[in-house]
Amino acid sequence: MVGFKLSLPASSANIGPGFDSAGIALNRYLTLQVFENDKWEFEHNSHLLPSFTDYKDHFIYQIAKRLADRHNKSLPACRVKIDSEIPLARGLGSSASAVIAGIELANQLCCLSLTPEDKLAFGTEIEGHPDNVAAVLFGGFVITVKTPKNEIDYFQLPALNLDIVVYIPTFELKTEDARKVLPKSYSRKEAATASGISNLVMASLISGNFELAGRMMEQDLFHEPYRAELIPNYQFIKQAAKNAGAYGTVISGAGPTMISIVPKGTGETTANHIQSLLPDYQVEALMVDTNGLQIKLAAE
Ligand SMILES: Nc1ncnc2c1ncn2[C@@H]1O[C@H](COP(=O)(O)OP(=O)(O)OP(=O)(O)O)[C@@H](O)[C@H]1O
Ligand SMILES: N[C@@H](CCO)C(=O)O
Repeated sequence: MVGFKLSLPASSANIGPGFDSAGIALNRYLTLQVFENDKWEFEHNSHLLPSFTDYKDHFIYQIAKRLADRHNKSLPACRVKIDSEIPLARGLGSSASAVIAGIELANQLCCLSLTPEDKLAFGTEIEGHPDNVAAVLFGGFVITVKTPKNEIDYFQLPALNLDIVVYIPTFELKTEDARKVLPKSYSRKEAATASGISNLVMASLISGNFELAGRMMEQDLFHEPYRAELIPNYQFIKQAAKNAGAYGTVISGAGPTMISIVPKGTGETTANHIQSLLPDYQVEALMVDTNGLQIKLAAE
């Protein structure tokens, strides 16, 4: 039977002060193989996926249904085989990949002809912020914002000559909980300094000044000072990564994973070294995914 396959990368949001705005796609994937069927069936082929009882409770189905309803279409029944390399609630964008999977499922099954911008807008509506969903859709390092006029703009940075290391702990931290510790507002002085730091991070990344980018990344004022206490080994990981030659280390998304940018070619060595210091963590050198959402034909 011929169907289609969706591949969606993991992502790391914020990169320090790019709070709710910057996201980078990473080479771990959520994949769905979708085939016509006489009833809805989901098959999970990874221990990283959440359990569910009825298809109507499945998060990805719910997103697809919501989008189909909005377009007054009915979703034809399918059998969906899902695999995942993205751990849940760790700050690696599992929910954004699932949201975009649901959106693309409805797009394909109901022939909605959505543009990338349509998918970004609906994904942002569900997630509440566009950073992870933009990275999942477009790949690479994407800066995006929903303006006061309710328009969503985005810019994809040129390829970065960097390696990435992630430090994934065994426990989960829900984004919802990690947002509760943040202030409701910032003073003008704080906001001006925080956005100045963010501007410097983005400009220095684009121009390849990674020492400056790393130094500024670590001085975020929007979320890191409030979330640090939720993340065991926060200072230890930063210092160990710095000692190993990392440019900068920050919380990945809402945490609890942390992420370093390191000189090209040093990712594996840094990861192996810090893995030996933190045996309970999964420390991995990852690559930037430059493709984003991929849709291909699938057969079984
Ligand atoms: N593949 C999936 N299938 C179904 N539900 C999922 C899937 N991936 C994520 N979810 C849902 O999203 C929740 C995790 O979302 P949450 O925003 O807390 O963390 P995250 O997206 O992994 O991290 P962050 O947003 O900080 O990068 C899971 O507990 C689950 O309810
Ligand atoms: N920008 C979001 C990413 C997690 O979804 C946050 O930091 O809360």
